[in-house]
Amino acid sequence: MREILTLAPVIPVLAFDNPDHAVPMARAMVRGGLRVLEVTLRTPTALDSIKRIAAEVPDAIVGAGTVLDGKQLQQAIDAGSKFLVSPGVTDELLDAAAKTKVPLLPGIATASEAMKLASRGITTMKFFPAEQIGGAKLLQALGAPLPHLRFCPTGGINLQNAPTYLALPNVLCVGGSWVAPADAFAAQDWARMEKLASEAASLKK
Ligand SMILES: O=C(O)C(=O)C[C@H](O)[C@H](O)COP(=O)(O)O
Repeated sequence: MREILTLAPVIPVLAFDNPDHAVPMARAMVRGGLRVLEVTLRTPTALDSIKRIAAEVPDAIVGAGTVLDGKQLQQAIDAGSKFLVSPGVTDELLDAAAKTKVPLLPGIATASEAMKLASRGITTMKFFPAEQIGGAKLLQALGAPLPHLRFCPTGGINLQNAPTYLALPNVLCVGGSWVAPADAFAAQDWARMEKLASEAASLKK
């Protein structure tokens, strides 16, 4: 998981209502410099969108977000996901993930949750929902007793507050939906999303 999270400073979190948008959107992100893409399973077309990106955009590394249980984990893998993201963690999810080589990025919000994952051998986690639970200050404080853990903060992050997270030694990259705003989707304005991606890609880790 760490290898994937060090490929770009930002992972776009994408929700597709129309699977026809998946390939042009993924191409816009890759042109902008963001190769690692998280497609959330929140919409019914998500698995189809992942399949299309995996088949048609070879430079993208597409993963599934909002993976909530073992069944979704398997469906996401079958669709071609190269990584899996969950907002939280359950034993069911960890057991299912232990049986596959596709890496899981489970979410945590507290020291106890992080320690539980570390006890299962997972040292790379999503920090969610980052801004709402205490932001970069909380993540920095968690880094003092847990310096061996690495995080991808997600939730409420944008171009303005991303640098504060990226400056922390325990942050590998950040995730966010700001590079894919709803109005740009509605207008199918891929050029605007490419520009948002390229601004995000130029953030320094
Ligand atoms: O869908 C998931 O698996 C999640 O965990 C939630 C997303 O990562 C956040 O909703 C993105 O946050 P925003 O950038 O604030 O929109």
